[in-house]
Amino acid sequence: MPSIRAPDSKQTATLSVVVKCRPLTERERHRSRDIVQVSDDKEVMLLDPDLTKDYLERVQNRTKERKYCFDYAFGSDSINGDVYKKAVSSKVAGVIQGLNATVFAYGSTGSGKTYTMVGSKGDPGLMVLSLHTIFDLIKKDTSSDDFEVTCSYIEVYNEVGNFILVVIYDLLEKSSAHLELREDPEQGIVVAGLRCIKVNSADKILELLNSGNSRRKTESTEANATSSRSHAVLEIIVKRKQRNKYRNQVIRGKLALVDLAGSERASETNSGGQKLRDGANINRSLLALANCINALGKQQKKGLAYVPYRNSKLTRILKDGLSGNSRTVMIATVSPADNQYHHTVNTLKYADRAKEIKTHIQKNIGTVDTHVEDYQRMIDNLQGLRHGYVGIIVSRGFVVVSVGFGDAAVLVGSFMMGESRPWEQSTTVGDVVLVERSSGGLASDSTLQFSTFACERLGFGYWDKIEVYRLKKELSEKETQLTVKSAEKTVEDEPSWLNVISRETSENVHERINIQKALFELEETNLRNRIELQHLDDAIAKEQAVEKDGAVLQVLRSRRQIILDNIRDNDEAGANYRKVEVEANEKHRCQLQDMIEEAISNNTNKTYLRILSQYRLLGMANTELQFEMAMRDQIIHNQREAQRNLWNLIMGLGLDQKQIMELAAMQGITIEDWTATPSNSISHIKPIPTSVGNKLPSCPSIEHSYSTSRVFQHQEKHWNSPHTVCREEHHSSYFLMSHSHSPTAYLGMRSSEHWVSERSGPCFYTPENLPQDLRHSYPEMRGQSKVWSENCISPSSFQEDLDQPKPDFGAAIRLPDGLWTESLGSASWRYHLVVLKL
Ligand SMILES: Nc1ncnc2c1ncn2[C@@H]1O[C@H](COP(=O)(O)OP(=O)(O)OP(=O)(O)O)[C@@H](O)[C@H]1O
Repeated sequence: MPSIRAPDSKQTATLSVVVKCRPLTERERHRSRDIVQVSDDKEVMLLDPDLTKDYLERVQNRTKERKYCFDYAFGSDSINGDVYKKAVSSKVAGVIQGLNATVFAYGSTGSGKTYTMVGSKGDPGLMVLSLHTIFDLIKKDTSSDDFEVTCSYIEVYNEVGNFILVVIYDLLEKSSAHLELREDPEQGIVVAGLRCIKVNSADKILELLNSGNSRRKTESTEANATSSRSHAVLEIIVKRKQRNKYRNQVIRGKLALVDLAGSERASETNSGGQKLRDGANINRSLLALANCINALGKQQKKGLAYVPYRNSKLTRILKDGLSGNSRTVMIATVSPADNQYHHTVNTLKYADRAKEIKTHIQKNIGTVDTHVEDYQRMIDNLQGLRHGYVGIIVSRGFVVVSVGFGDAAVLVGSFMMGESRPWEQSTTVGDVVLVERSSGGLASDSTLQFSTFACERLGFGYWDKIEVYRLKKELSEKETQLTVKSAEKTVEDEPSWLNVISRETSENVHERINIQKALFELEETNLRNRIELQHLDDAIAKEQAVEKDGAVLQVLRSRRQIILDNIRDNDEAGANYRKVEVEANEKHRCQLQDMIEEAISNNTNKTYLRILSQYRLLGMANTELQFEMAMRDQIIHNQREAQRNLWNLIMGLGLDQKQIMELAAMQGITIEDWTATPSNSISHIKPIPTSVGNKLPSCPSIEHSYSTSRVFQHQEKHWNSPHTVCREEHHSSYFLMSHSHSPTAYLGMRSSEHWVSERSGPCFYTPENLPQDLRHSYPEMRGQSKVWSENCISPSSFQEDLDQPKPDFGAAIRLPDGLWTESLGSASWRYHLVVLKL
């Protein structure tokens, strides 16, 4: 039975900071002095490397000696197993309970990061030990739960071409393409196109890990013979499917293990050429990380300082681990050698600041609801389509969403409700996947298996995205043609030049989007700061009226100053983005454009370059769309937070259900279905739109209002049936299910306030048997009928279902302005079909 899940309360955790000092290497032993002393498993004493300092300098505190205290500190005689047991194992154990954990190693080149994370045969590293724990715990688990473990391994590397590109590679692919980062309001930052491999044993992952490590870019530098030139992130996802009385719950825990590249100064590594540039660029990512750590440390003390995650891909990937939903351990690795003093003190300073960082932990519980949420999101994403239609089929818990436009048909996504999506490994929610129509398409049985499909990523489903996709395809086709032609013409450089240009163009567009989002976030942060400032001013004015210079007033004033400082810092950061980042991006864009135009005027691959140019323009249009989406996601996020807080507040009052219902009724608020749900389920509270008035309706009504101008309303006709409403509130639309016992089908068209027409009774339409009045109203539908019947499901198979007993399930989809919906029920909820005309 679908039900609504209670928002799990978030717990705040502090980032756990561990320092690990490696032993002196054989080479160092002859020429360096050990200056790191660890005591009490917590304290680190860093001695002054300069032995020549006299007594006076030392007593006058001019010594460079430093002392720090951390959660744990391990000296040069410790092994990785010690670190794991004390500082990491408990966090890893939480992963199979649905909690996220991140472990990252931070330190200078040659300080022992890779040794700590990967280790050696005799001293296995944290990656290896964590994997063994996960599989051991799964083995020992006595519940009837099913587990699924998947892993991915990426590398973030700075590639230097005409411009510096930070690229992401899949280390589990033999020859990985560049992967892009995407943002999802539910999942956070995701790497699009990343392969997640299902694994059944730690050994299998270790095998993958080894092959991935062999693909990592390493170089020999003065500081380290096998210095990692890239950052590596191993992600293990454990899904636990719980079977209980009420529903299938899917708990999802994620473990991210990060081996960062070393920070070094070029002079010290004796690097030159590519290595030197690598070093400088690795440092840029690490600098961005250090800036985030600084800002996060500051934030805990001060309030809303902006955290510049967007300044690098690395920090965007690590965002969850740094402040989001994760129990995080930072392992700061240091060398004991005296000539490494500066690096060691820098690492220890950052580690010290990181102690202030707080994360907010929450179990990742997914249910049927979560998947409906995914489903809704897809629809939402598709609302930007200006032409065509969306078809959605639900069959015994299997949901398929498809889009038709022009003469193409696209499967947007598909998933089992309460189960993992079948092609989850190749897609993320909201992706548009292209399905080949050839052999079979959708089978008409209840499992709706696709016999063949080919996936192509398209982005988030906006029409412009589809256009970009089409152009991208054209581009790649052109590239293939050019490769052949160039071989004939022996113009060897051209295809690779074109490749580089198109890659850099795409990167430039993404960078622009990223900068705009950063600016938006900065404004959002300052908006909240200004609200607090307003409250503080009010409080100060009130307090001043009572007492002129009391302690409370002083506290308020000093808080006010902090907020003012934050506003100023954030404004400065915004100005810097506009001045430096936007300008650099624009300059880069102009350079690329000039290169393209020059090539066009030289008559080099005119068509290809025109397409590229057009792609760039569309990319800019996409920037706007993505920006709008980011804003919308932010609003959704804020609304959810507000709702969670309100609910917690209500529950904290200790009132019983009846009292809460009465209070809500007095305020004109309907609380949906509070019964028949497991203990951790809640109902949703929705204010009744003003047009309805403050009177509590006498029947279960479903209304929704939101902050934008769009307000949609749908009234369920079957008041008397026992409803369980499954609703995912969403900014612009939502999905609901009801367990009505009578056959239902809804058909509505939105007027200014309500759905004006509604039908009930057994009805099922395909474009072929669409009633005359509907055809008349929606002539465009007929135009799509061919695509419709070929790509969704054959009318005859639906008809078979219609001959069966009438449905016990009804559904409706709430849609934004101008869309219409028709939902169809049939036997035992075998199919539920919704057509959205866009
Ligand atoms: N605990 C340890 N015990 C023995 N040897 C160690 C230990 N830690 C590091 N080493 C050795 O120190 C050297 C440098 O270590 P490692 O490659 O792990 O450094 P790193 O911080 O990953 O460097 P980079 O950033 O350049 O990749 C290696 O030869 C490694 O075997």
